[in-house]
Amino acid sequence: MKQGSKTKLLVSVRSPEEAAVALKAGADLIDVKEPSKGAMAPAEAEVVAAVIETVAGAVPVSAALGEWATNSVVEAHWHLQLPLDYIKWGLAGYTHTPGWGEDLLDTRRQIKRGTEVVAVAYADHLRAKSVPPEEVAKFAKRYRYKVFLLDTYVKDKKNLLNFLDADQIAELVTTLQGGGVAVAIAGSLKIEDLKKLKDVSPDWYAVRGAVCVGGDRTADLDPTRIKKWKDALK
Ligand SMILES: O=C[C@H](O)COP(=O)(O)O
Repeated sequence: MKQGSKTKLLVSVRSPEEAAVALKAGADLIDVKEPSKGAMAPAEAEVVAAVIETVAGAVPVSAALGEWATNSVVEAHWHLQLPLDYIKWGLAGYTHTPGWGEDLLDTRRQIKRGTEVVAVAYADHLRAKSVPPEEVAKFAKRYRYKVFLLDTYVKDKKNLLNFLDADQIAELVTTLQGGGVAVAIAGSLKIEDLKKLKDVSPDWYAVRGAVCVGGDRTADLDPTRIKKWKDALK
């Protein structure tokens, strides 16, 4: 399937004001996090609640809950009370050892119906000291996760394409979608990267830096940039 035939746009926001901007500019999914604190850094639960109120069901809402740890469900207690469509923990520091994944499944069992846990893989898994993307993908398929997110852990000058090439990403996406898992692709992608990814057809591109003023993920959202992404995905 060619890029754009069904690919939607996820925009990460840090406040209800940004959520309103992203929605107006055409975002298909609003993701809440605190971009200045890392790839998967949570925003305060009050902020997430205010974003949900602003979005008011117009599109689905997801929230980043940090890097997974054994006490993650307790730590996220207030976030988990909220009517979120998707939640996600990164796997930085979670290594690929025999039996890995059991505790992730145990975490998933504790999440209320209606909120889906996203399987998150970092393309720069060596820098994140986490499980390689192809292993997270197998896990997501085997245990019927609804959504898989491919992102980068370290937000520096490198992006997704420094760690995986377009063919590898396409194969990952096709395999997952073939197994009934929807895929979001992120990792400091710029709009120009879509040319290299022309044969990749994820369910969402997930962006922050590329839709902020000056391409800086800690700056304000720029609605013109969001609209350009929407046009590019048409
Ligand atoms: O969920 C996706 C991330 O927020 C993407 O952020 P980024 O485009 O700055 O890498």
